[in-house]
Amino acid sequence: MKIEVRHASHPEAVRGYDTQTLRRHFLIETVFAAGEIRLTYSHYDRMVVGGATPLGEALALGAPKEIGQDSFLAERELGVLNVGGAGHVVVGGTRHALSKYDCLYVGKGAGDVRFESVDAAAPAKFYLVSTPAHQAHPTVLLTRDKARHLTPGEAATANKRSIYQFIHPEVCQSCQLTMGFTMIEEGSVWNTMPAHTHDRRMEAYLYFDLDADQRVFHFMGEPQETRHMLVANEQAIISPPWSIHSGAGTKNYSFIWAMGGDNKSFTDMDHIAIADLR
Ligand SMILES: O=C(O)C(=O)C[C@H](O)C(=O)CO
Ligand SMILES: [Zn+2]
Repeated sequence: MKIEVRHASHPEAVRGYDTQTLRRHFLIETVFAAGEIRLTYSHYDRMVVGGATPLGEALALGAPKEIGQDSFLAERELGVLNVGGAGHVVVGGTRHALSKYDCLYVGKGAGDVRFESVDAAAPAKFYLVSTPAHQAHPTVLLTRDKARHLTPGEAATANKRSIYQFIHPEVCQSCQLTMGFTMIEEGSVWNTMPAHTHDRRMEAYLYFDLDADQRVFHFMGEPQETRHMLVANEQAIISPPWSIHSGAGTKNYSFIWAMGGDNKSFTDMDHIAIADLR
């Protein structure tokens, strides 16, 4: 298991970052490595983002020094969303079957976590997001049909999409973690435009279901100092609380969003009029 620490950047410093520096701080190029667990520990809200890609053998979620505890879930909660083949997540000895697009909420203190693929030739790809937690909530399997489903956007503005909310106060209890995914319809390319910030919560995105030769232009930065990063399939971005987070694909795609911070209110956003972006 590998873990990489990313420190927080001040918005004034980010104004001067070149392309490589932006990518080094905010892009996670390899989330899923065959037969491995890879984690990134962000100092924004101490969110841990990563991927578990089990092949023939189960992968155990360890507790590296960065976590500061004897077990990963001692003072943390975890969201797992499968973007690959069928698999199982074993939590404290209980097996949960996750197909593609299914989500598992794992509460603080739930025990050891292990990841397994049903077929090593079509491995599960478990996307992981974890935030600090100080209360134990039950572990819940959330299949796609259990999600709260919204359909915002219009074809005329190329942002017709489905939002599936899994770890959300109306669906499942959590301490601070919220998580779900958004699927852009064919012919649409934009997510989260008009853009917003929420200085109360940081956010991470995993872009997926994007053709290998296509890219998403991910927009970030202060609303009047925007920057972009070119993002490929199954790459993730860390969005600081003060930053917009919006993307336009060269084709349609999906992405998993996850947030941690002072509230779990999905609609608590400070919108920026398109004409005010710079
Ligand atoms: O398509 C969207 O719009 C989103 O999915 C919005 C993100 O989830 C978000 O930024 C929530 O704060
Ligand atoms: Zn947001």
